[in-house]
Amino acid sequence: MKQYLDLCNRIVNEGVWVENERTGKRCLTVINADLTYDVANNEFPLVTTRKSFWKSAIAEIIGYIRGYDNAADFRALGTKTWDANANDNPAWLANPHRKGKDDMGYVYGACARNWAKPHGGTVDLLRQIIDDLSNGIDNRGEILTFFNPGAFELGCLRPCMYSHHFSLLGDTLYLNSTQRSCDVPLGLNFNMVQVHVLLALVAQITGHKAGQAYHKIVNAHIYEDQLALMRDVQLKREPLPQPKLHINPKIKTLEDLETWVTMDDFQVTDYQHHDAIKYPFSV
Ligand SMILES: Nc1nc(=O)c2c([nH]1)NC[C@@H]1CN(c3ccc(C(=O)N[C@@H](CCC(=O)O)C(=O)O)cc3)CN21
Ligand SMILES: O=c1ccn([C@H]2C[C@H](O)[C@@H](COP(=O)(O)O)O2)c(=O)[nH]1
Repeated sequence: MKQYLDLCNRIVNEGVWVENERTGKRCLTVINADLTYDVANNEFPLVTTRKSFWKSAIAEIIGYIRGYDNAADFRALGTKTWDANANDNPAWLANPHRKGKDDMGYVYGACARNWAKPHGGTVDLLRQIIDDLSNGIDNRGEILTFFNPGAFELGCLRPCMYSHHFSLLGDTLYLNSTQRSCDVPLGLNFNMVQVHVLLALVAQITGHKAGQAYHKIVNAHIYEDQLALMRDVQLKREPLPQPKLHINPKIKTLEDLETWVTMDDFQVTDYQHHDAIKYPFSV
């Protein structure tokens, strides 16, 4: 929590105003932040200075794992977070590749679970990584990437957390996640949870202990219409003790995650938080 608040304060105190053409809004911006999550000790990085909708965050990462490309599938899993990008962005609505209501296009897991090879055929990158790690193999390239420049025009948004690199040291699994662009009041609140959960889940289904997760953020920003709420409300509050995450131990395989897992298989205990804050969302 401290590292989140430190980053928010750093943006407020040292950020530089940058125009953003896609949203038409200015962002107070810093470059480079490195956050670490102690997954080994289950120090769940949930924001306490406002109510965080952690189930929604976990639903997003499960949707990426399943290769979803449709906001309706994300809604069925428990999150509405893709509704606006799928249905309200004028550039995407005018894009001839959009397949209709709720379509997100070729993004995130839809790419990673079905990478087109230049010489024909496809690769299920996540399946390969899970198989390697389950067999104790770390080939120094166990990288789940969603970044596919040749397909940007086929999707509603480029991936923000675009790379998750898994590493084995003995029987302990580590994760380095990289994020190119970060909406700190809204997105990061979810992304911290997602990095923690991704390492915890992949460790669980590949039979390893979870170690640390390292989260690198390149462009970290606060939109102009979010600044007053962050500076004058959220940053005035005192953080509360960190809660714990509990994942159903019956989840043992990638197929379990793909088929029967729901948000009821995740519990958070001892979550004390301040009141919710409704931050504006930029489409
Ligand atoms: N501008 C922007 N910021 C983002 O963080 C973001 C995008 N766009 N587009 C793609 C995804 C969608 N994400 C989202 C979208 C909405 C919320 C949101 O509205 N959160 C509210 C309520 C969540 C709920 O009720 O489930 C929050 O208070 O956290 C969070 C992340 C993260 N990403
Ligand atoms: O997981 C996510 C997904 C998106 N975001 C934020 C970061 C930016 O504010 C927007 C994406 O806009 P770009 O113009 O494509 O950079 O969404 C996030 O923080 N976390």
